[in-house]
Amino acid sequence: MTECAVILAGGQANRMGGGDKGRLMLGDRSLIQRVIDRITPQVDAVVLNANGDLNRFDDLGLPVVADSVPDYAGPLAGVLAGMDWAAEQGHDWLISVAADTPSFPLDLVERLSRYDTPVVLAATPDPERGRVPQPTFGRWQVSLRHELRAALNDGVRKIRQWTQAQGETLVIFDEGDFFNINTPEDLAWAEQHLK
Ligand SMILES: Nc1nc2c(ncn2[C@@H]2O[C@H](COP(=O)(O)OP(=O)(O)OP(=O)(O)O)[C@@H](O)[C@H]2O)c(=O)[nH]1
Repeated sequence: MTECAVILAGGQANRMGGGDKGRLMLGDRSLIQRVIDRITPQVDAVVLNANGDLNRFDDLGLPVVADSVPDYAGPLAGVLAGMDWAAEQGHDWLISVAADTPSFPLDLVERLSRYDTPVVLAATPDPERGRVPQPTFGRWQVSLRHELRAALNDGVRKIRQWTQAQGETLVIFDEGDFFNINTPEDLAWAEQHLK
């Protein structure tokens, strides 16, 4: 059983003022380089998902795939692009991670892989809201790609609208494990607090 990972970098970064959020520097490395460094030891292969001119990522040395669903359909479209690549390469499972989340757990894949439901998503505890899903971090059975394509073609955009219908499992990590960078203020906070 082989497992690969897709790094989701296909968004528009509106709250950051546009551009490639993953290229922002945090300490000595860009956000996306941090994500690559964290996920690579955990899986057999890594693919990057982005939109626009894909050549701009040549320096990262990874295969790059674009969304096949037009008009920025959201992270689910990136998961589908990752699943299609995984299927071509003969992988059975896909791990998804977000390019704007530089310090996710080093045992992410091992913990998500303890469950055998077709979709397993990360979540974090919250004193007020209980479990908060982190739906860009998940483990997806690649054979679900046909159903996911149909759902996206039907206009489904919210990750959990689809994953709940697939019988998802939520795996609870620690508060703060998936701190993500959306705004210049988030980046400033990370510069102060993340090692
Ligand atoms: N493939 C793909 N990924 C997306 C899309 N929109 C967001 N993402 C990814 O999903 C993750 C979470 O994205 P958000 O922070 O919600 O969106 P964003 O575009 O990065 O930023 P905002 O425009 O400020 O919301 C990031 O890894 C994004 O790159 C999309 O349309 N396609």
